[in-house]
Amino acid sequence: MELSSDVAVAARAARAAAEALLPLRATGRTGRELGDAGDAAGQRAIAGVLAAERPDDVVFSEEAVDDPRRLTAERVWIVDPLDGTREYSDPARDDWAVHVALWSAGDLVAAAVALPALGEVHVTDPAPVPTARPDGPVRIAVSRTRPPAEARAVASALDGELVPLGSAGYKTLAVVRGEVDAYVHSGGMYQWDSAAPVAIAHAAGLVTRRLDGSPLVYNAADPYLPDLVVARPELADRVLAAVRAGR
Ligand SMILES: Nc1ncnc2c1ncn2[C@@H]1O[C@H](COP(=O)(O)O)[C@@H](OP(=O)(O)O)[C@H]1O
Ligand SMILES: [Mg+2]
Repeated sequence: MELSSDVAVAARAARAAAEALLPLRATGRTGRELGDAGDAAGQRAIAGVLAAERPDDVVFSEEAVDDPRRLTAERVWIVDPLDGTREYSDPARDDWAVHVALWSAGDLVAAAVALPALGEVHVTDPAPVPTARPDGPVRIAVSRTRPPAEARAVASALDGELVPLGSAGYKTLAVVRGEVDAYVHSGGMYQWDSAAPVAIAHAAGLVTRRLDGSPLVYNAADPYLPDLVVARPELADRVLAAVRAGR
């Protein structure tokens, strides 16, 4: 029997969660009840695939207790089974995602992000190819509920516009997919919110950084990783300079 690659495992786990999440939305549940059911179903689906296919690896998930073995492990899966729970809970919205990333020896080495409402699964290999930027103002994705002051500074410096969207994964993939040109977040977030989408954006040739320009570090002891920038490479210097100037 041929062994599957890590990226194929990531994609299967993300797809399993998507397949659990989509029908749940048609069961009549709404709001908080639907969000909670989605978090649990996504977690079950991903944990099942990883336990079957990578039983020796540690899993670090938003929806599971933090396992201290991850700090000495060689391989750690960083998972958010449902990113954008708020948007998932509104059946009219498409901006939610499933994140599965593999960290190994200091780096993110494979990842998949499902955008189930769009029927898409993106992976690090083969990496997506970003489309050309259309004419018009620079579009900067921000949280619908917590748009940061730094993003307003970037929009004003680049004569751009803010595009409110849910889910860190959806917003990061929106840069990859050409729906927006950059994503700016600050004020709070956790490693699982950005790991898989950042791995894909990086593989696609986009710039991914902390707001101070330093690298995003994963599997650090503290799950908190509160800010990030994802930008098309030709815009990244101007975006980071505008963040600095606005602080
Ligand atoms: N200030 C903050 N503190 C903690 N988590 C935050 C946050 N701002 C955003 N997030 C998390 O980041 C994800 C994307 O948020 P947003 O849609 O507002 O951009 C959401 O993940 P979950 O849906 O997995 O909880 C949300 O909870
Ligand atoms: Mg999340």
